[in-house]
Amino acid sequence: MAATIKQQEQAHLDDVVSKIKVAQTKAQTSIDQAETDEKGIRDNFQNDLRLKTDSYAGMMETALSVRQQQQLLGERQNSWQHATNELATLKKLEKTPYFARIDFHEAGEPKTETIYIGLASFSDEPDRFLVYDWRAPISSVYYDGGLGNVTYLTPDGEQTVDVKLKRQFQIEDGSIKTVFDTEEAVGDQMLLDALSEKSDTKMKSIVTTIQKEQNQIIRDTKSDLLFVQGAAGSGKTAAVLQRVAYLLYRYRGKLTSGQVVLFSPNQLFNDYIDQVLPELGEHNMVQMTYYQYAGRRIPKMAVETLSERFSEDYSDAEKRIDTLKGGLSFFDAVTAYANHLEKENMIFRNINFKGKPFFTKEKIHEIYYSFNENYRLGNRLDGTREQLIKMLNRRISSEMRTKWVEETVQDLSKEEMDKLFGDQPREFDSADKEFQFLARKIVMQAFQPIRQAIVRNRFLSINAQFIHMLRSLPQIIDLEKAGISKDDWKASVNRAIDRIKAGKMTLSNVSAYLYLFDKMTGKKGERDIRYVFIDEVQDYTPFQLAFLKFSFPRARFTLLGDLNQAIFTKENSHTLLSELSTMFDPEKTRVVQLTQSYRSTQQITDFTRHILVNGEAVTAFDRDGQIPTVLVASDDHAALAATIKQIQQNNDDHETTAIIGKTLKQCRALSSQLQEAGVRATLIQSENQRLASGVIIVPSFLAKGLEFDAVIVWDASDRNYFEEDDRQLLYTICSRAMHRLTVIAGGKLSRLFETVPTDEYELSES
Ligand SMILES: Nc1ncnc2c1ncn2[C@@H]1O[C@H](COP(=O)(O)OP(=O)(O)OP(=O)(O)O)[C@@H](O)[C@H]1O
Repeated sequence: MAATIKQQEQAHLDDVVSKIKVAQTKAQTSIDQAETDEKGIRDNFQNDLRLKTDSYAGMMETALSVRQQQQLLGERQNSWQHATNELATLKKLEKTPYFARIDFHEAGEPKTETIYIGLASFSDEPDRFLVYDWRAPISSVYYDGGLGNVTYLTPDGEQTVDVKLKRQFQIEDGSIKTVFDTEEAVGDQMLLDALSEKSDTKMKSIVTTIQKEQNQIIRDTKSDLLFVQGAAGSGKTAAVLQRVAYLLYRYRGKLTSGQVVLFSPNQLFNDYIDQVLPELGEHNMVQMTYYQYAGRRIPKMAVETLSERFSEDYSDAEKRIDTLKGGLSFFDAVTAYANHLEKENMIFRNINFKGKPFFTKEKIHEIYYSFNENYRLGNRLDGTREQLIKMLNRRISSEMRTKWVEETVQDLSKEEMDKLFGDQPREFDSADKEFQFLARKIVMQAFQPIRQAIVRNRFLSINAQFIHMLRSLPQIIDLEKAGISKDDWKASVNRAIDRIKAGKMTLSNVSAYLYLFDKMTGKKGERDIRYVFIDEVQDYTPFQLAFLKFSFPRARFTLLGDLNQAIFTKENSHTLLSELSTMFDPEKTRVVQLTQSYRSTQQITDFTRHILVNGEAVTAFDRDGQIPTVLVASDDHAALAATIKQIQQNNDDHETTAIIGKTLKQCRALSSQLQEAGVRATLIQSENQRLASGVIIVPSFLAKGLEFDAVIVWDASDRNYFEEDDRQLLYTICSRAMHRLTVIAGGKLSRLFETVPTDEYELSES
């Protein structure tokens, strides 16, 4: 029986593939046609075109014919582009046209309908769809439920259908490998197959096995804030990339990939995920790290890097100040400070000309505060600029009479004079008129830098203003409540000043700096961006999030995180959710929790979950593997030997290994030790590096969001991990493993593992 189903389906598949091939030929013909047409237009044009520039009518004629040619070329270009995209999609479809079939009955319809679902839609005739895009409304039925009544959302509202059959296929190169019917949402077998695959240096799409809860995230179009809290490996990142593809499809023609921004934890991660959208036939969205976003806006300052931030040793007072600066109350304080600049304390700089003040800061101050109190910061600045430009223009005549101008005119060489005259007819009533003309030109040129200084707000001083703000903040914010003494605050302001003088800025200051600057200049953010995604949101401070919300005022936000993996913000992460809830309309906020972990085997998930004290709401996907191994070596030397042995074992078993160390320094040391021992391993030192295949050594803060077949936790000794603060970090490290986890310690094992039941790992000592 099964064989006949397979044969029937293969016959259907063959039929679809042959139609896809016909469509390919058609698309190819359109491409060829467009290319021939384009060549024709160009040739024709070259023969026809005589540049007629001797009369106005002739020039018009030439211009018109150039326009016409451009229009024709543009049209051909469009149809070429269209056909090329189509062909690319068809080529993909030819190999695997679809992965699922559903049969359903819609109330009131005479017949049961059958549809096939694939990466893109395909129709051989208008409205006759042989394959439905996985993002089409009806396809949702496949992901959302089993057999029986299933509801899905169409642009016109909810629809219910009675699902009679759900069939899944594994198709390779046009041939059906397996076919099975399922009563569940997405059959476990298919998912298990997908999850048992080897890790790769590039993430893959999960389109064939999207889970029901993930589908909710992917297809949400109502929320302004969609917050996804999900355990390690629960598919947050995977789901969100599918969501981008979904949104681009749902709003095609209105939304482009350039209007979607993804903030990711590091550049390495960007590299890891950059194939997913192209695989789904979409362009990549804009991807950046917060650090890049901030750094790009202040190119003259060196913003503290991720690795600097991570290795920085903060005193308790500094930690408290950092916490304060990350909070929403600090954001409010900066807002209040900026608003008070409407009344007083805006700091100005002279605009100089030939070494002397041209507009003094006092004058600018006077203008700035001359507008009535209804003027906001932005209008005030606009008004000031306008006024200054007017004054500059008025100064032209008087400047023309100065000695330096007179001398410059007299000393003009012939070439210089020609340049000043340009195309201008040189007919002047008198020598004086000619002088006036030249003098005006010279003054205008000389004033150009002043004009630029005005237009570019050079008379503001963001650095001085920022320092003034830091100094004034104790009057706005209750330092004592935050456990910060006046002296500690002063010391931190002085450190900030020293850093600014050296052209540097810490991450905790940079957001406030940028926000203040935007407020001062009346900037309202990038209105063109419609969707902002923030991955690993637990590593952001509420201040940063509030600033991003301010910076993308028209965007909807999707935040993904695992409050248990906070490696920078640590204890604050649990208040993040409540702080967030004050930033968005609760009516338009949706929190989704993902608790099923897909990345790791059951054994690894159980082990890692117990590292956390309060445990994480996570259930392992039922995938069997070895239990994790904990190797406690007598000393560092023995630990190295154990590591080498484990690497060899993993290599023999074809498991790609990542050795994850706590800090970059430790990773460097290990890398040279391995090198001396003749073991090949690539050290990943910076986020700008590529992930290599084979064994890699990577510091913890760069391993965020990534996954590997096998993970070796390097130096899990009690010397290295003993603070409660490190618990989440250790959890993050261990949860990177898919199939095999080895923890190696030289000397005593970290006390943080004491929470893991001993039957969840195999202990061996050497
Ligand atoms: N529905 C699914 N079908 C197949 N594979 C899935 C599915 N969901 C998740 N996965 C796989 O599980 C692994 C973990 O997913 P992902 O990296 O998105 O998790 P995450 O929640 O972002 O994890 P973390 O917070 O630990 O970085 C990936 O290999 C992903 O491809």
